[in-house]
Amino acid sequence: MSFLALDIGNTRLKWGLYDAAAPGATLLAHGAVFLETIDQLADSDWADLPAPVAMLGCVVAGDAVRRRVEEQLELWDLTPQWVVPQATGGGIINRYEHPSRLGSDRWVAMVGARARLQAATPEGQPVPPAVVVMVGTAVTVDALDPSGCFLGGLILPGFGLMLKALESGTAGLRVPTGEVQDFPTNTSDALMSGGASAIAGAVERMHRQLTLRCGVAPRILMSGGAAVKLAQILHDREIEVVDTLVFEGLLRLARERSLAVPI
Ligand SMILES: Nc1ncnc2c1ncn2[C@@H]1O[C@H](COP(=O)(O)OP(=O)(O)O)[C@@H](O)[C@H]1O
Ligand SMILES: CC(C)(COP(=O)(O)O)[C@@H](O)C(=O)NCCC(=O)O
Ligand SMILES: [K+]
Repeated sequence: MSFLALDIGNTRLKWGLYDAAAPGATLLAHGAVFLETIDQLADSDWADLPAPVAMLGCVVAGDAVRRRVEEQLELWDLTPQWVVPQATGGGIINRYEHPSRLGSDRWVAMVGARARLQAATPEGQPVPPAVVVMVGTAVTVDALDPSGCFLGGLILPGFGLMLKALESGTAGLRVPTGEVQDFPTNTSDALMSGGASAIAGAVERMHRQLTLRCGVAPRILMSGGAAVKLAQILHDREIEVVDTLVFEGLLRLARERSLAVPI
C-alpha cells in the first residue's frame, strides 16, 4: 500500500514510491528518466513496482507531458492529482502576484524546506529563514522568511541553457564540458566556471538580501539534478543539499489533502 510522488521538470521526470502519504514516510523505490522516455514508464521502471493507491505530482513541463504521464499512470487504479500553488497552504504564505503562476516545483520545494526546518527547530524557538535553490533546467532561488512567507524569488538559466546560449551565439565556444575552477585557463573550464559563478552569485546575493530583511542569516537548502556542481563552489557557506526536497513537499501536501494510504 504505497504513495507515488512525481516531480516533472523540463528535462527529467523524478518519481518516488513511499510507504505512506505523510512526512516521515519511507522511500521504497525511486528513479529519474529523461522526458524523451516517459512513454515507456509503465513497461519499464514502473512495471514491477507494488501498486501505489494514491499519487500527487508537480509538473512544469506543460499539459502535453502531463497527459502522457497520466496515460502511463493508467497502469494503476488511482486518480492523478497535481499541485497548483495557492496563496496559502503547506505551511507557506505565497506572496506571488498571481499565486497560481508560481512554478509548482518551486512551491512544493518551499513546502518541503519549511517542513524540514520546522521539524528541526525546538519547540518555542523561531524557525530560521531559508533560501531555497533548485538547480534544474532553469535555476530558481526563492526566499522564505521566519514566518513561512515566500517573499519572492529569482529565475535564471541552468547550466545546459547557459552553455547552449553561448554556443549558439558565438563562433568559438563549441567545446567539451569543463570543470569548475577559481581561475579557469581553458575555454571549457571558463564556461563551466562562468555558469557556476552566475548561479552562486545569485544565491549569495539572495542570501544577503534575506539576511538584511530578517536580521538573521538564512539557511540554504539546495536540490535538483545539477546541485552537486554548485555545492562545491558554495562550500564557504553552509549549504544543505537535499535530493528529496520536492518529494518531502509532496508528502506534506498529500497529508493536508488526506490522501490516506493505509500502512
Ligand atoms: N545524468 C545526467 N547527466 C548529465 N547532467 C545531468 C544528469 N542528470 C541531471 N543532470 C543535470 O541536471 C539538469 C536536470 O536536473 P533536473 O533537476 O532533473 O531538472 P528539471 O527538474 O528541470 O527536469 C540537467 O539540465 C543537467 O544539467
Ligand atoms: C522556473 C521553472 C521553468 C523551473 O523549471 P525546471 O528547471 O524545474 O524545469 C518552472 O518552475 C516554471 O515554469 N515556473 C513558472 C513561472 C514562475 O515560477 O514564475
Ligand atoms: K525542477
